[in-house]
Amino acid sequence: MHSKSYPNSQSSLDAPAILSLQDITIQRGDFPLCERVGLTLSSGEICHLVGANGTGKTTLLMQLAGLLPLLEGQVLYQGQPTLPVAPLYVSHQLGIHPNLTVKQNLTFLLNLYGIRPSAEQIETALDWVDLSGFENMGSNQLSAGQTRRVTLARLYLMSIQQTPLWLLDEPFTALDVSMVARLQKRLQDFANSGGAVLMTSHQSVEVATKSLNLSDYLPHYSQDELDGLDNLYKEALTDYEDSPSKNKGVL
Ligand SMILES: Nc1ncnc2c1ncn2[C@@H]1O[C@H](COP(=O)(O)OP(=O)(O)OP(=O)(O)O)[C@@H](O)[C@H]1O
Repeated sequence: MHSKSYPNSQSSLDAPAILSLQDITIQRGDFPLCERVGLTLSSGEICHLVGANGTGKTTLLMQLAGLLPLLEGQVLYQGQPTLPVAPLYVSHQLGIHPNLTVKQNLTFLLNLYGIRPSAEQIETALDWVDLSGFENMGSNQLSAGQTRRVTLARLYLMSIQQTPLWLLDEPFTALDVSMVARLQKRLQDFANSGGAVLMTSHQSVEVATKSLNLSDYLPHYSQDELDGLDNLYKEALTDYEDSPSKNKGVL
């Protein structure tokens, strides 16, 4: 995957990048997961975010969506600290409420981005994900792939007028081959219309124009820091061995 070439990259030299990351730290709690991460994502580009499980791909997307703090480094959206409109963030946890119908969930997801869809638009978007006739079905009756299709149906109705940046976490998970192909075509159309996409996937992304591998940005600890961690572990182990019942569950 990492040796893949990206011949379709079409960054514009004039406009500022839609997303620019400079030396940012990806972090959950106190511990940095990745350090000094950099990326430039211009209009027309689709970036495939890769890295081993737990390296921080979801964390980075959540930081960029404003759901987790970004403590170090600089992020610019179209050259500014914030986008005038929020990026579209599609979580791998989907955000589908089981007690709402398919239509109510899709309407809610679109409302978040200022779209008030007509009945016809809902019908067309659901048709795009092969869920025609599911409008009034309870979302708790959907399969995993159908649930993901509901959350992705909004992509059919969203354009760069709503937001130029899509942040997609594992959008292909649970989808069949034909839906993955349809979705890739939609991402390409969005990029061709001037948008930019940053997305994770453990599958290949044929329409990607570049990739960012977070495994290249793992933190490097000095020998002193490693010795410090080692000493902490030894102290905890000694403590446990001295009084195992008191410290049950610590190690
Ligand atoms: N809700 C959470 N609270 C605290 N730590 C978390 C939480 N979710 C994940 N982590 C930790 O943050 C680290 C990064 O997780 P993240 O989900 O960003 O990784 P990822 O690269 O997206 O992994 P995967 O490929 O498995 O989806 C992991 O080591 C994990 O233990």
